[in-house]
Amino acid sequence: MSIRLDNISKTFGKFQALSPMSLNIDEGEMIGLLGPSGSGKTTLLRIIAGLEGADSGNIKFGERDVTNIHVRDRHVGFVFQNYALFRHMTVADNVAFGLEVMDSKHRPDKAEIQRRVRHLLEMVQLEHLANRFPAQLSGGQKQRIALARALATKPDVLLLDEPFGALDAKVRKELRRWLRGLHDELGFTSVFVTHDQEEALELSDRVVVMSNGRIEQVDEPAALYAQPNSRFVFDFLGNVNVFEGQFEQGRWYNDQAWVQAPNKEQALGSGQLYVRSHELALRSEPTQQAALPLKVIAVNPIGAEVRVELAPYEWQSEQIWEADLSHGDYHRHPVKRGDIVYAEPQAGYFFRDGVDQAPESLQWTPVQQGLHA
Ligand SMILES: Nc1ncnc2c1ncn2[C@@H]1O[C@H](COP(=O)(O)OP(=O)(O)OP(=O)(O)O)[C@@H](O)[C@H]1O
Repeated sequence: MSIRLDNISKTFGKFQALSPMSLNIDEGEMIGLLGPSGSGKTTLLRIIAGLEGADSGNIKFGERDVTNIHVRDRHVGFVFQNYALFRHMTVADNVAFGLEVMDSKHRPDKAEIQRRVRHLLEMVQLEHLANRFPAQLSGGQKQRIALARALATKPDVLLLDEPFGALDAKVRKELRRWLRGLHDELGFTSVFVTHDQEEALELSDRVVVMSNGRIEQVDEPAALYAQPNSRFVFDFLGNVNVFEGQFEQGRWYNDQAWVQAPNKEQALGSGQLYVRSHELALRSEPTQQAALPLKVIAVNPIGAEVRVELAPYEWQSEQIWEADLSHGDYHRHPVKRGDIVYAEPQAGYFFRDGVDQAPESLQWTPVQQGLHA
């Protein structure tokens, strides 16, 4: 079922929780609403569900205008962070609940309910726990049951509010994969809320980044990561270094440090250069394109890349810098704590002073030069 939000807004008293926004979600898509606390994610989800009314705009599910349709009749399934299972009911009864309370016209008969519950429990791989009570389950198991319960009525749309927020990192990862598999297999449309960048990028077909009740950017994960279009999205996704410089004669200066602008034709000025941690090479000497001295303060080799943490040396930056090196590069030219190295941006994004959106994309011609730190 596709979802179309047109000009939706919401205030609580005088507080504008959502500024007018529009969003189209395709049938079968999985959408992640990503943003910091208070950005309006849950409010938007609740409006889609019909748990909250919007002040303006309208909502369509497929061709059906559901703006004024009660939550009960929207045919959505929900999963919340805190499981919300009924404590006094067994797992099987919890899963059956949505079917049992259907009006008699639509309610399947007892045998059919039992069959469906069995099937759902098989699907979430917990059929052996059918007679347990929620208190006898782990967090991950509870959340699978909550999902089975939400899917029991075969909703067209599944809405999930921080579904894995209360689980530890490993279980979270497993459940994420499993949810994605289920989504693809059953073909419903899903919208989930998270404030975890990794979760949003890993799970979603498209990510909706929100801040202060506004949509900042909507994109596929790879495009979002490669081309954040605002300072907010850069900062929120992380893994970015910011060089603040005064522009003079084709270079940005910051005390002793400088970076050469890649293209003389580009009309640039003073501002901030954003360089992602994997788009930064480390050299033993300044090059023609940059002199950014940094002192190595930590080296973390765990993971797909080696992460090097760096403190600006004889120039000012508000943050610690990070460079991600391939293990191959690192082993060819190892660095250790206390070394002074020179960072060389390979690609970057430039925000002029006072400009928050649509940065200029910069690309430096690769210079053949190894690191001899
Ligand atoms: N019923 C309400 N009455 C008054 N203010 C509310 C109400 N619900 C939400 N808000 C406010 O609206 C803003 C958005 O809240 P919302 O829960 O949508 O944010 P969120 O992005 O989901 O945050 P979190 O990640 O912390 O859950 C917040 O500032 C919140 O305090």
